Amino acid sequence: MSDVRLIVAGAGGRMGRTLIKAISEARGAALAGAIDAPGSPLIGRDSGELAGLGPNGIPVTADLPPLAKSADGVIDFTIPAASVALADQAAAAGLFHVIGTTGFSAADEQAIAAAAASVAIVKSGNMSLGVNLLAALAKRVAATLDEEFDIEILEMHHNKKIDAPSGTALLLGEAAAAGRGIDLAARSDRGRDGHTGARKPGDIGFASLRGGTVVGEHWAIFAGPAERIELVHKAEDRMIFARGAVKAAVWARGRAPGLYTMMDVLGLKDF
Ligand SMILES: NC(=O)C1=CN([C@@H]2O[C@H](COP(=O)(O)OP(=O)(O)OC[C@H]3O[C@@H](n4cnc5c(N)ncnc54)[C@H](OP(=O)(O)O)[C@@H]3O)[C@@H](O)[C@H]2O)C=CC1
Ligand SMILES: O=C(O)C1=N[C@H](C(=O)O)C[C@H](O)C1
Repeated sequence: MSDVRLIVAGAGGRMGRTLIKAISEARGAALAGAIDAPGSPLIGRDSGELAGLGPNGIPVTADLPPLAKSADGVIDFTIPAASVALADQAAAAGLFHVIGTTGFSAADEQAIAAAAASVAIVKSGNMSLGVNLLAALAKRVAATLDEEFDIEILEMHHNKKIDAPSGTALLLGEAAAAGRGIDLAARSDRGRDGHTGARKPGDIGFASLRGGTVVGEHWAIFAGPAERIELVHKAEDRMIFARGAVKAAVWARGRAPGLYTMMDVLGLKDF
């Protein structure tokens, strides 16, 4: 089969540069375009050079539509407003869309779900195998333990991260809520500060730490009477997310329209 042809959105960012490298190393995938924010000083730069690979002849541009004819899909690690706009443009052009961006509002989520009516979209707050396996485990543990065990999700990231809680923390919270059979939106406790009162039984708590160059660390903690279970994932290199995203792109080619997650890609849905 021919290589799946990919446009990287957010090409100048931490993940974008890692993705260009991951695509260059992947079998079955090829870079078809690189885009970044309109007005970025990186527009016109060679994307291979930005990724530290040497020139690849693919310049960073600002618009998706002119690249669409020579591509099969888009891998997008940008910001929520850009991902929502790209979802519309990718759907109009018939391109599948792999979305790694985090920090979406409810309205953004609806707009992306609407775009998934006409193309395949794979969206996940974390594209790594390890975190998705951790989420499957968190769901099982939550299903096994009752409300005597308080569930807390803790995350730590680098000091440039702009959203909290992280997409992964929310993904783990959703998994635990699904295991316990509760609605996360109604039962999450975020941003404790001041005289909070005692913890409400059954809530799922979130806490975020920021500092240094931490790639991404997550804990799902089940704290019960006189014992505690902690499920932990520590990312050491952004390449784990990039390789997962490329795997999602290969999986998405030719897939029916719909909104999918990495659990679908990795076959962990019924774990
Ligand atoms: N799902 C997962 O596995 C992972 C998800 N992430 C998420 O991915 C996102 C990006 O992270 P990271 O790479 O660290 O962030 P960066 O800030 O390093 O990169 C984001 C890039 O997107 C660019 N951008 C902004 N607006 C547009 C636009 N309209 N069109 C195209 N590009 C645009 C930015 O350009 P400029 O700087 O010029 O504004 C920047 O180059 C975050 O939401 C993060 O949480 C990160 C790692 C793993
Ligand atoms: O912004 C990041 O860096 C990361 N974002 C994702 C998230 O919000 O969970 C995934 C990873 O932890 C790194």
